[in-house]
Amino acid sequence: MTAKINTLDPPSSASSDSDIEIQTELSEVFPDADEIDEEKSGDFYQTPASPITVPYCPRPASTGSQKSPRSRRQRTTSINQTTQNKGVTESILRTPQRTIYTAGRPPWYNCEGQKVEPFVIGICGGSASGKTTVAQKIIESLGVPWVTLLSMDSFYKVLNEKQHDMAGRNEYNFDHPDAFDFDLLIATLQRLKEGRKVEVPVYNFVTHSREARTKTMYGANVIIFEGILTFHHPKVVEMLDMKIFVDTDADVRLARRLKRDISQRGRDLEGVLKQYTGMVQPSFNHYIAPLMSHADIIVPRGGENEVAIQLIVQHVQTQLQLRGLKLREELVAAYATNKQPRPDTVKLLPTTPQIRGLHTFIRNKDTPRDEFIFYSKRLIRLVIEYTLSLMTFVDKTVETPQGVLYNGKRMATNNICGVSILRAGETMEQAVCDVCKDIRIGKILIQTNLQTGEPELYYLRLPKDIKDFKVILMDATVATGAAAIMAIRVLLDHDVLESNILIVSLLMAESGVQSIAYAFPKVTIVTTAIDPEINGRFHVMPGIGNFGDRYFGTEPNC
Ligand SMILES: Nc1ncnc2c1ncn2[C@@H]1O[C@H](COP(=O)(O)OP(=O)(O)O)[C@@H](O)[C@H]1O
Ligand SMILES: Nc1ccn([C@@H]2O[C@H](COP(=O)(O)O)[C@@H](O)[C@H]2O)c(=O)n1
Repeated sequence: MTAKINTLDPPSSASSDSDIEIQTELSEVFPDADEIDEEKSGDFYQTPASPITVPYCPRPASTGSQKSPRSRRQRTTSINQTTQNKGVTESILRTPQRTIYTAGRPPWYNCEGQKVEPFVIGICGGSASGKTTVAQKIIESLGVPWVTLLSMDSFYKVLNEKQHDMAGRNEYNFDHPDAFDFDLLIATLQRLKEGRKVEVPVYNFVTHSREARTKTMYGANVIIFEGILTFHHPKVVEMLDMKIFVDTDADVRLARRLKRDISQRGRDLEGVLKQYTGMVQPSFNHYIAPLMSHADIIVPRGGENEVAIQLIVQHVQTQLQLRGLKLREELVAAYATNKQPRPDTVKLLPTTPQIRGLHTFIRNKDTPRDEFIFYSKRLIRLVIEYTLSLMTFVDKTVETPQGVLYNGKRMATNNICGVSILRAGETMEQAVCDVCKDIRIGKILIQTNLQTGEPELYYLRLPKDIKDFKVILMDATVATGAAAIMAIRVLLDHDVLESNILIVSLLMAESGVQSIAYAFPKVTIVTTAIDPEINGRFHVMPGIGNFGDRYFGTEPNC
């Protein structure tokens, strides 16, 4: 079961070299999106605790033809993974080229924007003892929305010619610690633990080499790291919250290995036996078996051991519950108890009669949709221009057609990109494209889980090398700041500098402003108005209503 990372066409208004990341319910957002390229995909596991339906809200008619997500779903060829978990059915819809998820990623940080570390499970044991099988069973039973499985196999060193020849003769010792690139392994695990994106090498057992492509993986609520020498390096052991050793009889391991290596790893009987007796078994005795002493839990018989797996799952679930978050409520409560002066990072457009006039149109519940769109667009244009005015400018002298010099200014950097928080933030994209020539646009879809009330990340596509950019992050309105904080967290996890992020909105609630500013003091917050309150349903008061619904002409709670 894999989740896919893939490439889509960029929006027509933006330049083309964007890349793609997490894909969930793509068809809900981009009914006409390209198919996902499996080759460019990364693997992670996702086992939502409950099925979550993303409400579909159509785009305005002017955005071109739309296929309904239903019809898109009907065109999927199979539902090829169903995880029964306490009566909950997970559906991952998969075509030959795409995987679509029906659940999003819950927050992985606290209300201060700081990341909550994932629970890291290490699984160690002899070759073919059933480590991967145990990992998969844990994932299936866990029922948490975001689990990453990392294998030590990905970190086999690249062989030189002589070593490669030895491997071909089954004489290279792949079971010795020296066979692994521990530096890369530790750095990768550390980044994952920090919730950051990593590129993991893809290992080919047939050719004994790393493939050219890598797998993109993400931080998660739970990370499972499995391999024959998982507990060998003290730095790795330190990173593990739970250590499992899979203890399967040597004859069973040999039998499984023979079958697997011949059918899947391009080996013959003689070669497997030579490698096994010469290196695999001696290394097991010398290096792997002693690692059992590090284990918190020893699982005899591997994946067959349902009792052990359920005990592990219960423990992990308890640990995750202890770290459980009620982010939106916490944000509101933190604001209520700790109101602070508005920080300098907040850039409010001067409240001119013109701005108030535009607000009067869009706040009026009786304004018809076409006028709402018209006046919103004007306000959007103003806030985007104002945002650009906050960039650094340097002197630039040009010669006019009259042959006279003009001492002007130009923006210090062209490295600016836009990222919209879907759905409402998408309404601001055009203005950014109109004022920044060839700007690249990314998209982040965050939806509120109606059961938990928490924001969840469903989809994101970010421009390549976003870490080198100033990012104009767009959302039409900000209430509690929960979605904005999640989007900022995503950008930070992609190594964007906090000081390079500008969150831009038409309207914000004071509490949202403070929550963002408190969590991320270096982020610039730009808006045309700040309203004093949010109501019990987290709506800005007096507010605009649901901006997306009014702009796109969709019913409330569609
Ligand atoms: N309980 C089991 N019964 C039969 N075959 C199994 C069992 N557990 C694992 N296998 C098979 O043995 C091989 C190795 O299992 P795997 O879980 O990949 O082990 P490891 O990750 O420790 O190398 C695989 O081909 C797998 O399908
Ligand atoms: N080129 C390689 C690399 C590794 N091996 C063997 O794989 C085993 C580890 O993988 P498991 O899935 O069994 O944990 C290890 O015992 C190596 O001998 C290989 O044969 N060729």
